[in-house]
Amino acid sequence: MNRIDPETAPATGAPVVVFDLDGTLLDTAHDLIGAVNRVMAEEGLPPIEVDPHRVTVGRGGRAMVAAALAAAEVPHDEERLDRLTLRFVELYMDNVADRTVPFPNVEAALDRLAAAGIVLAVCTNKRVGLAEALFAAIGWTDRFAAVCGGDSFDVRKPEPGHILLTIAAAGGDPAAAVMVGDSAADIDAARAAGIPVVGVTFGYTPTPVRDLGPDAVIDDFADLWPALLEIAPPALAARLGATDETAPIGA
Ligand SMILES: O=C(O)COP(=O)(O)O
Ligand SMILES: [Mg+2]
Repeated sequence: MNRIDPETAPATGAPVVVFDLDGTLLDTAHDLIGAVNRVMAEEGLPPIEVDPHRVTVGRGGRAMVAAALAAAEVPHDEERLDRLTLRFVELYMDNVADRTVPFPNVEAALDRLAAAGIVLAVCTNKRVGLAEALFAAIGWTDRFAAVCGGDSFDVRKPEPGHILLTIAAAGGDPAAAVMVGDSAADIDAARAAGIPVVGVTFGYTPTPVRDLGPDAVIDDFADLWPALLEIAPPALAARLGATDETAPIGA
């Protein structure tokens, strides 16, 4: 599934939509915070609630473990945080898809874009092994031309190279690309890469996504198609416009 070497990726230069994972495609918060809470239980510490910690999810496992320790008013050094983050990853891997579901209308939107001949890719700061295990568990293994994680390259969001290398790995054309994401890392990376970006309002960000400066905002994946038509570079817009441009994407 994962073609992360831009040297060997097919240079098709295809129109491509790149998706963030946590908080954009999949509602992963319950399983992530569940794993944090299993770490807390092992340490004899109290659990955290999904709310208000849901907003921390976009900052990764280490930040979530740190937030849980802070909530328990436990002082922690880097060594303890490293150890507990590793344990978190092990426990998350064991229950990676217990309560994780796609956000509404995601699968219909992906199907419709794929049917229009648009290359789909995932650029996540999640470890790529976790992303692949999660996709296998929910039957998404063949959905994407490339799935690139926070450890796939030497760069990760908000560095623009993470998105650009993901596009290369998928055989996409960065001049015919749009990013879709939920947090500052996604929007900052896309802007730095010169790629238009759609922000979703249902993800994991302490700052409302509208305030992060995306080119378009959607509340539901049913609205992705018209948002893409508005902001996509010409080669991608042409591919979208060549198919039915009036129906909502989830229809
Ligand atoms: O795991 C993280 O750090 C966040 O993951 P995301 O980039 O898919 O939102
Ligand atoms: Mg995210």
